[in-house]
Amino acid sequence: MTLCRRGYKAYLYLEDGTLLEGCGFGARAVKAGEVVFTTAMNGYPESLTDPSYKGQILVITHPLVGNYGIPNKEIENGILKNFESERIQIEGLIVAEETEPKKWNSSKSLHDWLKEEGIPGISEVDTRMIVKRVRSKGAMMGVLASGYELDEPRKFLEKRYDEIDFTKFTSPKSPIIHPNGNNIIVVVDCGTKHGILYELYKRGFTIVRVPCNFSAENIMDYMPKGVVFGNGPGNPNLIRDVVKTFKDLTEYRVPILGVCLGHQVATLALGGGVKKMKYGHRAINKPVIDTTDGKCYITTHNHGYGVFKNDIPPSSKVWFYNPDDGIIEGLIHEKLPIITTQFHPEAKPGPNDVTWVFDKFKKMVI
Ligand SMILES: NC(=O)CC[C@H](N)C(=O)O
Repeated sequence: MTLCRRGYKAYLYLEDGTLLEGCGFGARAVKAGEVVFTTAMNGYPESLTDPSYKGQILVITHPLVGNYGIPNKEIENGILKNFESERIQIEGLIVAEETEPKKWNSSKSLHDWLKEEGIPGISEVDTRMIVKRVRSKGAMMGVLASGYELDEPRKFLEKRYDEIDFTKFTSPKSPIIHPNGNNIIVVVDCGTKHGILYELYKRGFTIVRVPCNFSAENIMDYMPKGVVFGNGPGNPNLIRDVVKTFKDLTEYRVPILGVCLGHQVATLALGGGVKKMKYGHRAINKPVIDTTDGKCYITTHNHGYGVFKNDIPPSSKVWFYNPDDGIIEGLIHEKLPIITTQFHPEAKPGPNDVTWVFDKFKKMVI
């Protein structure tokens, strides 16, 4: 291999025994996680800070990553406008080539950002080969060692991704309020992206973010006009208390919007099922069909679990589905004011074609 530009090597081990050597960047560190890939061509500052990636090592399939650097933090009413949370959430980053920024408003390079936040990166590896392996064998655990040799990688793989409740790392410990008028929306925050908060804030709501394990009674104490169950990391089947909260809230008939993990929690609470997909949907150009008018939208996805055709909860209609694999991408309850999307209507990154989902929710609420 040629000399590494940052002066150190990196190694990637996959649980099927694959061992790759590449160049290190970011922090010198060893991290384990589930290896997943996104085909998004841009939006790495948003993706890397998306709390739904907690516990995962991310492969970006776009060949050059870092060209436009990392922006300065912009904050409005406590909501981040160009990052999805306060820190990098991925465990490690895999790219074909990391580059120095060439943009007027970049504050730092991808390399410096990862280094500051203790996250290892590997470059100069064949990302296409890694993705083909994950696509054919299914999601795999992996170990990324940057600046270190990897002698006994298997000792880092004791716990499987699917068995860990990552929401305890991404959910706030106590409520956080973003004041903005009299109409309150409670967001059950298992690691909600700031893009979702911003879409609610823009529509004139005061947002109360509550810890993931808040009870329905405590949520209703805020007298919310509506409740949002946002995105979050890990296996939805492990967070039974959040599912119970959703179920209890249906007794109050309060309008509910579920997004991504929120869609999965709704499915479980309403009597349906959620299973692990072979390698998930992570992209900013996934098609979904709206069953109410037959329109196809191009949407942002980041999920490894999914609602399959046989697991649709009773009393719920399919609102959206993915025409590629039939995964259920949204539900509308037949009697209660509940709507859900598996995709991200706030995009971040991605196309803004479906932000109208928040307008629909606003109409249900006020
Ligand atoms: N973005 C999300 O909310 C992801 C939900 C869940 N952790 C999954 O991987 O399917």
